Amino acid sequence: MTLPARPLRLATTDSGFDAALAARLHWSADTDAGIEQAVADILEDVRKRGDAAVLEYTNRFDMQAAAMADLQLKPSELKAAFDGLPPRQRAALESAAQRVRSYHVAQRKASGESWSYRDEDGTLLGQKVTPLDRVGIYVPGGKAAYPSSVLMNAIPAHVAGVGEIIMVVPTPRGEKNPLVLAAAHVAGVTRVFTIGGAQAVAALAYGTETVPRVDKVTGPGNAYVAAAKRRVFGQVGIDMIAGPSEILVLADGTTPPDWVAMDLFSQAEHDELAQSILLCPDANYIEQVQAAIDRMLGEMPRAEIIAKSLTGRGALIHTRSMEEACEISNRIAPEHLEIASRDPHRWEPLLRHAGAIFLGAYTSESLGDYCAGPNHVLPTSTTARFSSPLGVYDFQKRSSLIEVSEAGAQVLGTIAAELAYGEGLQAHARAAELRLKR
Ligand SMILES: NC(=O)c1ccc[n+]([C@@H]2O[C@H](COP(=O)([O-])OP(=O)(O)OC[C@H]3O[C@@H](n4cnc5c(N)ncnc54)[C@H](O)[C@@H]3O)[C@@H](O)[C@H]2O)c1
Ligand SMILES: N[C@H](CO)Cc1c[nH]c[nH+]1
Ligand SMILES: [Zn+2]
Repeated sequence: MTLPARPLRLATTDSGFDAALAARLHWSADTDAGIEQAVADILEDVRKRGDAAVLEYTNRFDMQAAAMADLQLKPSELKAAFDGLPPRQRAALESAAQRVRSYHVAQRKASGESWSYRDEDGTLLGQKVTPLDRVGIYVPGGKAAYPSSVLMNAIPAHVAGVGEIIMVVPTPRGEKNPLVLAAAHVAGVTRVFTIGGAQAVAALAYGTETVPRVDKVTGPGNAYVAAAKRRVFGQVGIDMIAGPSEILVLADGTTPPDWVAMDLFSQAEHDELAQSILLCPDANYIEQVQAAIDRMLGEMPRAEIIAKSLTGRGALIHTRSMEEACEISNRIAPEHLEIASRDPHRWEPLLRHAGAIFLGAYTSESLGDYCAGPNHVLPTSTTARFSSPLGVYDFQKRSSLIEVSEAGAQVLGTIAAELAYGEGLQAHARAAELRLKR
């Protein structure tokens, strides 16, 4: 018997609206001291004992393996998985990969190239963009398999020109998902290890006898993975700490209610802690969406998860206007924001904070999860206020370039020496002055 799905009903005219909304949004991964301690212990153990510790934790949490060699996949195995896919699945995977690649190539052209200019005296100033040497991509695999996450992590790394892409993915009970292996083949992953959780993040961050140490770890995962990434940051780079999935639908009442209800389901089905919110100025439309939820829930194989997510964390919010709905959406800064409106471009300029914005009734968020092109690894838990989707730029770094001409040294030397004396740093001042013409 599936529980009913009853998202919290709020109206912005309610006296306690702000507090009720804040309470519904509250989510924090670092409140679980048990997970924090377990992860700290696992990291320390892998750092000290390397392969032996990784093997032990893999046997405890995921699958039986006798040696680390059993936890590495050969390139021929990845290719065989690709060749063995049913033709329609293979075609879908290739089309999705192609679209994700094109998008990220455009992204590199727009913001990922080196640049420089010269002052009138010939001094050159610029920025050199270089790819990371070696990255680790975490592909979640505990409760579900995510071939799309292989593409979303590996393709931007590949487009950035990363030398080696090391993928980790847990395979519970040793069951390998052929689509995940095939995606690694299509996306150009260098090596794959079937390990997961905090032990996989530790192996990538510290290196073991078998797993090479990487420069950065990217990709989503559960609370153990998130806690491990937070702790290894500094030793290696990380992309972000991604929390449970979120969708916010801003509806003016012109999109069929079934479409909106299913879009709310689409993120709720990821996780009991996922968050689905509807903002709408039309009370009657909100009733129609609730009716669609009640009608369609029973058809969903993951109805239990959806019901828990919608009842525990979801909300249907009646606003005074679409303008007010946009203002509240900015406060929430959701991972995914759908503008379910006949006139999406009227509202888009009012929206400042969101991981990804989906415009118009036909732009289902789920298309973005798989194949529209943009990345599906996005900031969650209001962090879209200050962070961006995973992209080519996460796999690159920048070095400043400075070449001062003889004429430039006369101008800059005088300025630098003056400021250096002001700071009491004589060697700095003298280094600048030695290059001045007497
Ligand atoms: N933001 C995104 O782009 C995106 C994409 C896909 C999935 N996700 C999210 O990623 C998450 C994936 O979680 P998952 O659990 O399915 O897979 P996962 O791979 O993140 O975690 C599985 C690992 O957790 C570890 N683990 C489990 N129980 C443990 C315990 N008691 N002690 C220590 N370690 C333990 C195990 O080592 C196991 O390998 C979900 O929340 C999903 O919604 C996000
Ligand atoms: N919606 C997830 C990110 O929040 C990504 C995903 C993968 N597969 C399906 N969905
Ligand atoms: Zn999704």
